[in-house]
Amino acid sequence: MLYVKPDTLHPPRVDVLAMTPWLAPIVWSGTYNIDILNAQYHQIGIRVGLTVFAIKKYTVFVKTFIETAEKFFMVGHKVNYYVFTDRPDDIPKIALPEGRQMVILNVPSYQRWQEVSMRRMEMIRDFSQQRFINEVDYLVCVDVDMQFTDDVGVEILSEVFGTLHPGFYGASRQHFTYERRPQSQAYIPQDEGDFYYAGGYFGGTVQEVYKLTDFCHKAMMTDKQNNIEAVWHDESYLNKYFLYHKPTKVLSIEYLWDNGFGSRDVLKRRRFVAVPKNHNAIRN
Ligand SMILES: CC(=O)N[C@H]1[C@@H](OP(=O)(O)OP(=O)(O)OC[C@H]2O[C@@H](n3ccc(=O)[nH]c3=O)[C@H](O)[C@@H]2O)O[C@H](CO)[C@H](O)[C@@H]1O
Ligand SMILES: [Mn+2]
Repeated sequence: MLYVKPDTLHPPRVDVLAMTPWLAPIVWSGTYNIDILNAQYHQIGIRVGLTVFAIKKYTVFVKTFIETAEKFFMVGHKVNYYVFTDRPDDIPKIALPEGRQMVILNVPSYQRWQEVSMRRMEMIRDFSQQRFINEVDYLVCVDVDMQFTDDVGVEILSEVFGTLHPGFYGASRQHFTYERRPQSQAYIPQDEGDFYYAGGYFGGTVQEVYKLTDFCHKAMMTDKQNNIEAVWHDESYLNKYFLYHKPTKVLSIEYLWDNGFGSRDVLKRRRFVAVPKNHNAIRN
Protein backbone atom coordinates (compact mmCIF):
# COMPACT_ATOMS: atom_id res chain seq x y z
CA MET A 1 0.00 0.00 0.00
CA LEU A 2 1.31 3.44 -0.89
CA TYR A 3 0.86 6.38 1.40
CA VAL A 4 2.64 9.43 2.76
CA LYS A 5 5.01 8.66 5.63
CA PRO A 6 3.95 10.02 9.01
CA ASP A 7 6.18 12.98 9.90
CA THR A 8 7.34 12.97 13.51
CA LEU A 9 8.17 16.66 13.42
CA HIS A 10 5.05 17.90 11.67
CA PRO A 11 1.75 16.88 13.26
CA PRO A 12 -1.08 16.93 10.69
CA ARG A 13 -3.34 19.11 12.87
CA VAL A 14 -2.09 21.82 15.18
CA ASP A 15 -5.39 23.70 15.45
CA VAL A 16 -7.17 21.13 17.59
CA LEU A 17 -6.46 18.72 20.45
CA ALA A 18 -5.91 15.33 18.84
CA MET A 19 -5.08 13.35 21.98
CA THR A 20 -6.54 13.34 25.49
CA PRO A 21 -4.24 13.48 28.55
CA TRP A 22 -4.91 9.73 28.98
CA LEU A 23 -3.66 9.12 25.42
CA ALA A 24 -6.98 8.44 23.73
CA PRO A 25 -7.13 9.76 20.16
CA ILE A 26 -9.60 12.54 19.42
CA VAL A 27 -10.71 11.82 15.87
CA TRP A 28 -10.46 14.76 13.48
CA SER A 29 -10.15 14.79 9.72
CA GLY A 30 -6.48 14.70 8.73
CA THR A 31 -5.26 12.79 11.80
CA TYR A 32 -5.68 9.28 10.37
CA ASN A 33 -5.36 7.37 7.12
CA ILE A 34 -8.56 5.46 6.38
CA ASP A 35 -6.83 3.09 3.93
CA ILE A 36 -4.47 1.83 6.61
CA LEU A 37 -7.34 1.44 9.06
CA ASN A 38 -9.60 -0.32 6.56
CA ALA A 39 -6.84 -2.79 5.73
CA GLN A 40 -6.42 -3.56 9.44
CA TYR A 41 -10.12 -3.99 10.12
CA HIS A 42 -10.72 -6.05 6.97
CA GLN A 43 -7.98 -8.37 8.13
CA ILE A 44 -9.86 -8.92 11.40
CA GLY A 45 -13.29 -8.96 9.70
CA ILE A 46 -15.44 -6.93 12.04
CA ARG A 47 -19.22 -6.69 12.36
CA VAL A 48 -20.74 -3.42 13.54
CA GLY A 49 -24.18 -2.91 15.10
CA LEU A 50 -25.75 0.54 14.74
CA THR A 51 -28.52 1.01 17.32
CA VAL A 52 -31.24 3.55 16.87
CA PHE A 53 -34.57 4.18 18.61
CA ALA A 54 -37.70 5.17 16.75
CA ILE A 55 -40.41 5.37 19.37
CA LYS A 56 -43.79 6.95 18.61
CA LYS A 57 -43.51 9.78 16.06
CA TYR A 58 -39.74 9.39 15.70
CA THR A 59 -40.38 6.62 13.17
CA VAL A 60 -40.48 9.40 10.55
CA PHE A 61 -36.70 9.75 10.84
CA VAL A 62 -35.84 6.14 10.01
CA LYS A 63 -35.93 6.29 6.22
CA THR A 64 -33.44 9.15 5.82
CA PHE A 65 -31.31 7.76 8.63
CA ILE A 66 -30.87 4.33 7.00
CA GLU A 67 -30.62 5.62 3.45
CA THR A 68 -27.85 8.06 4.32
CA ALA A 69 -26.11 5.42 6.49
CA GLU A 70 -26.04 3.16 3.44
CA LYS A 71 -24.08 5.86 1.62
CA PHE A 72 -21.67 6.79 4.40
CA PHE A 73 -21.62 4.44 7.41
CA MET A 74 -18.95 1.71 7.54
CA VAL A 75 -19.01 1.29 3.77
CA GLY A 76 -17.45 -2.07 2.83
CA HIS A 77 -17.93 -3.56 6.31
CA LYS A 78 -20.63 -5.78 7.81
CA VAL A 79 -23.38 -3.75 9.46
CA ASN A 80 -26.52 -4.66 11.40
CA TYR A 81 -29.00 -1.85 11.90
CA TYR A 82 -30.88 -2.44 15.13
CA VAL A 83 -34.06 -0.37 15.04
CA PHE A 84 -35.84 -0.34 18.40
CA THR A 85 -39.46 0.65 17.98
CA ASP A 86 -42.94 0.39 19.46
CA ARG A 87 -44.42 0.73 15.96
CA PRO A 88 -42.84 -1.99 13.79
CA ASP A 89 -45.47 -1.48 11.07
CA ASP A 90 -44.28 2.09 10.54
CA ILE A 91 -40.69 1.12 9.84
CA PRO A 92 -40.03 1.28 6.09
CA LYS A 93 -38.66 -1.79 4.35
CA ILE A 94 -35.37 -0.80 2.80
CA ALA A 95 -33.52 -3.20 0.49
CA LEU A 96 -29.96 -3.73 1.67
CA PRO A 97 -26.98 -5.33 -0.02
CA GLU A 98 -25.24 -8.48 1.23
CA GLY A 99 -23.46 -8.04 4.52
CA ARG A 100 -25.88 -5.40 5.72
CA GLN A 101 -29.24 -6.00 7.37
CA MET A 102 -31.92 -4.29 9.37
CA VAL A 103 -33.27 -5.90 12.54
CA ILE A 104 -36.47 -4.50 14.01
CA LEU A 105 -36.70 -4.87 17.77
CA ASN A 106 -40.16 -4.40 19.25
CA VAL A 107 -39.89 -2.55 22.56
CA PRO A 108 -42.21 -0.64 24.91
CA SER A 109 -42.65 3.11 24.75
CA TYR A 110 -42.84 5.57 27.62
CA GLN A 111 -45.00 8.62 28.02
CA ARG A 112 -42.41 11.32 28.66
CA TRP A 113 -39.84 11.97 25.93
CA GLN A 114 -37.17 12.22 28.61
CA GLU A 115 -37.99 8.71 29.74
CA VAL A 116 -38.01 7.40 26.16
CA SER A 117 -34.54 8.84 25.78
CA MET A 118 -33.27 7.50 29.13
CA ARG A 119 -34.71 3.99 28.76
CA ARG A 120 -32.47 3.46 25.75
CA MET A 121 -29.74 2.59 28.24
CA GLU A 122 -31.73 -0.28 29.73
CA MET A 123 -32.76 -1.66 26.35
CA ILE A 124 -29.29 -1.47 24.83
CA ARG A 125 -27.95 -3.18 27.95
CA ASP A 126 -30.49 -6.00 27.82
CA PHE A 127 -30.12 -6.64 24.10
CA SER A 128 -26.33 -6.48 24.38
CA GLN A 129 -26.35 -9.41 26.74
CA GLN A 130 -29.07 -11.41 24.99
CA ARG A 131 -28.35 -10.79 21.37
CA PHE A 132 -25.74 -8.27 20.24
CA ILE A 133 -22.89 -10.15 21.89
CA ASN A 134 -23.59 -13.08 19.52
CA GLU A 135 -24.00 -10.98 16.37
CA VAL A 136 -21.57 -8.04 16.32
CA ASP A 137 -18.17 -6.98 17.63
CA TYR A 138 -18.84 -3.26 18.08
CA LEU A 139 -21.91 -1.19 18.82
CA VAL A 140 -22.49 2.40 17.75
CA CYS A 141 -25.44 3.98 19.60
CA VAL A 142 -26.90 7.16 18.16
CA ASP A 143 -29.96 9.41 17.95
CA VAL A 144 -32.37 8.80 15.06
CA ASP A 145 -33.19 12.45 14.26
CA MET A 146 -29.96 12.64 12.29
CA GLN A 147 -28.50 12.04 8.85
CA PHE A 148 -25.11 11.02 7.53
CA THR A 149 -23.61 13.56 5.13
CA ASP A 150 -20.02 12.27 4.94
CA ASP A 151 -18.01 9.16 5.75
CA VAL A 152 -18.13 7.53 9.17
CA GLY A 153 -15.88 4.49 9.12
CA VAL A 154 -13.69 2.26 11.25
CA GLU A 155 -11.69 5.25 12.48
CA ILE A 156 -14.38 5.63 15.18
CA LEU A 157 -13.99 2.11 16.58
CA SER A 158 -12.34 1.49 19.93
CA GLU A 159 -13.02 -0.30 23.24
CA VAL A 160 -15.31 2.49 24.40
CA PHE A 161 -15.83 5.87 22.77
CA GLY A 162 -17.73 9.08 23.34
CA THR A 163 -18.33 12.15 21.21
CA LEU A 164 -17.78 15.84 21.89
CA HIS A 165 -21.07 17.71 22.17
CA PRO A 166 -21.13 20.34 19.39
CA GLY A 167 -22.43 23.01 21.76
CA PHE A 168 -19.62 22.70 24.31
CA TYR A 169 -16.40 21.58 22.62
CA GLY A 170 -14.63 24.87 23.35
CA ALA A 171 -16.29 25.62 26.68
CA SER A 172 -14.77 25.75 30.15
CA ARG A 173 -15.80 23.36 32.93
CA GLN A 174 -18.09 25.87 34.55
CA HIS A 175 -20.14 26.08 31.38
CA PHE A 176 -20.56 22.33 30.98
CA THR A 177 -24.16 21.43 31.81
CA TYR A 178 -23.20 18.49 34.01
CA GLU A 179 -25.58 17.52 36.81
CA ARG A 180 -24.53 19.71 39.74
CA ARG A 181 -26.80 18.47 42.54
CA PRO A 182 -24.87 16.13 44.87
CA GLN A 183 -28.10 14.19 45.51
CA SER A 184 -28.01 12.81 41.96
CA GLN A 185 -25.97 9.81 40.87
CA ALA A 186 -24.94 11.90 37.85
CA TYR A 187 -23.33 14.59 40.06
CA ILE A 188 -20.02 15.99 38.89
CA PRO A 189 -18.18 18.52 41.09
CA GLN A 190 -17.33 21.95 39.62
CA ASP A 191 -13.62 21.26 39.39
CA GLU A 192 -13.87 17.89 37.63
CA GLY A 193 -14.62 16.78 34.10
CA ASP A 194 -12.70 16.55 30.84
CA PHE A 195 -15.19 17.15 28.04
CA TYR A 196 -18.94 17.49 27.70
CA TYR A 197 -19.97 14.35 25.85
CA ALA A 198 -23.15 14.13 23.80
CA GLY A 199 -25.86 11.68 24.84
CA GLY A 200 -26.59 10.88 21.22
CA TYR A 201 -23.37 9.16 20.13
CA PHE A 202 -21.35 6.56 21.99
CA GLY A 203 -20.17 3.04 21.43
CA GLY A 204 -17.48 0.43 21.74
CA THR A 205 -17.21 -3.32 22.03
CA VAL A 206 -20.44 -5.02 23.05
CA GLN A 207 -18.95 -5.83 26.45
CA GLU A 208 -17.92 -2.21 27.09
CA VAL A 209 -21.28 -0.85 25.91
CA TYR A 210 -22.92 -3.33 28.27
CA LYS A 211 -20.90 -1.92 31.18
CA LEU A 212 -21.64 1.67 30.21
CA THR A 213 -25.38 1.20 29.73
CA ASP A 214 -25.65 -0.94 32.88
CA PHE A 215 -23.99 1.81 34.92
CA CYS A 216 -26.21 4.53 33.44
CA HIS A 217 -29.43 2.56 33.82
CA LYS A 218 -28.69 1.63 37.44
CA ALA A 219 -27.78 5.24 38.27
CA MET A 220 -31.05 6.41 36.72
CA MET A 221 -33.04 3.86 38.72
CA THR A 222 -31.39 4.93 41.97
CA ASP A 223 -32.22 8.54 41.18
CA LYS A 224 -35.80 7.60 40.32
CA GLN A 225 -36.21 6.00 43.76
CA ASN A 226 -34.92 9.23 45.28
CA ASN A 227 -37.26 11.33 43.15
CA ILE A 228 -34.53 13.07 41.27
CA GLU A 229 -33.77 13.07 37.53
CA ALA A 230 -30.54 14.44 36.15
CA VAL A 231 -30.75 17.75 34.30
CA TRP A 232 -29.95 16.32 30.85
CA HIS A 233 -31.29 12.84 31.42
CA ASP A 234 -29.23 10.00 29.91
CA GLU A 235 -26.60 12.51 28.75
CA SER A 236 -25.85 13.50 32.35
CA TYR A 237 -25.34 9.89 33.45
CA LEU A 238 -23.17 9.21 30.41
CA ASN A 239 -20.95 12.16 31.34
CA LYS A 240 -20.64 10.78 34.86
CA TYR A 241 -19.63 7.37 33.50
CA PHE A 242 -16.96 8.84 31.23
CA LEU A 243 -15.51 10.93 34.04
CA TYR A 244 -14.46 7.83 35.95
CA HIS A 245 -14.22 5.36 33.06
CA LYS A 246 -12.32 7.35 30.47
CA PRO A 247 -13.18 6.64 26.84
CA THR A 248 -10.42 5.01 24.78
CA LYS A 249 -11.31 7.25 21.82
CA VAL A 250 -13.18 10.54 21.51
CA LEU A 251 -15.00 11.59 18.34
CA SER A 252 -14.77 15.23 17.35
CA ILE A 253 -17.65 17.49 16.40
CA GLU A 254 -17.34 16.23 12.81
CA TYR A 255 -19.27 13.20 14.03
CA LEU A 256 -22.10 15.15 15.60
CA TRP A 257 -22.96 18.53 14.22
CA ASP A 258 -26.02 20.70 14.00
CA ASN A 259 -26.09 23.08 11.05
CA GLY A 260 -28.02 25.47 13.27
CA PHE A 261 -24.60 26.25 14.80
CA GLY A 262 -23.32 27.44 11.40
CA SER A 263 -19.75 26.57 10.42
CA ARG A 264 -16.37 26.54 12.20
CA ASP A 265 -12.80 26.73 10.88
CA VAL A 266 -11.83 23.54 12.73
CA LEU A 267 -14.76 21.67 11.22
CA LYS A 268 -13.32 20.22 8.01
CA ARG A 269 -16.06 17.65 7.43
CA ARG A 270 -19.64 17.26 8.58
CA ARG A 271 -20.31 13.57 8.80
CA PHE A 272 -23.49 13.24 10.87
CA VAL A 273 -25.84 16.18 11.30
CA ALA A 274 -29.12 16.83 13.08
CA VAL A 275 -32.32 16.82 11.04
CA PRO A 276 -34.26 19.94 12.04
CA LYS A 277 -37.39 19.08 14.01
CA ASN A 278 -40.31 20.79 15.68
CA HIS A 279 -39.71 19.62 19.25
CA ASN A 280 -43.27 20.16 20.45
CA ALA A 281 -44.95 18.48 17.51
CA ILE A 282 -42.67 15.44 17.37
CA ARG A 283 -42.42 14.76 21.12
CA ASN A 284 -46.14 14.97 21.90
C1 LIG B 1 -27.54 14.50 19.60
C2 LIG B 1 -27.62 14.30 21.05
O1 LIG B 1 -26.62 14.24 21.73
N1 LIG B 1 -28.87 14.17 21.55
C3 LIG B 1 -29.13 14.03 22.97
C4 LIG B 1 -29.97 15.23 23.47
O2 LIG B 1 -31.22 15.49 22.92
P1 LIG B 1 -32.16 15.65 21.65
O3 LIG B 1 -32.84 16.94 21.75
O4 LIG B 1 -31.43 15.38 20.40
O5 LIG B 1 -33.22 14.46 21.99
P2 LIG B 1 -34.19 13.68 21.01
O6 LIG B 1 -35.50 14.35 20.95
O7 LIG B 1 -33.51 13.39 19.73
O8 LIG B 1 -34.37 12.31 21.84
C5 LIG B 1 -33.32 11.37 21.92
C6 LIG B 1 -33.66 10.11 21.11
O9 LIG B 1 -34.66 9.35 21.79
C7 LIG B 1 -35.51 8.72 20.84
N2 LIG B 1 -36.89 9.20 20.99
C8 LIG B 1 -37.19 10.29 21.77
C9 LIG B 1 -38.51 10.68 21.95
C10 LIG B 1 -39.55 9.98 21.31
O10 LIG B 1 -40.75 10.28 21.41
N3 LIG B 1 -39.21 8.91 20.52
C11 LIG B 1 -37.92 8.51 20.35
O11 LIG B 1 -37.67 7.56 19.62
C12 LIG B 1 -34.94 9.04 19.45
O12 LIG B 1 -34.05 8.04 19.07
C13 LIG B 1 -34.23 10.35 19.71
O13 LIG B 1 -33.24 10.62 18.73
O14 LIG B 1 -30.26 15.05 24.87
C14 LIG B 1 -31.03 13.88 25.16
C15 LIG B 1 -31.31 13.87 26.64
O15 LIG B 1 -32.01 15.04 26.97
C16 LIG B 1 -30.29 12.62 24.72
O16 LIG B 1 -29.13 12.43 25.49
C17 LIG B 1 -29.93 12.75 23.25
O17 LIG B 1 -29.18 11.61 22.86
MN1 LIG C 1 -31.73 14.03 18.79
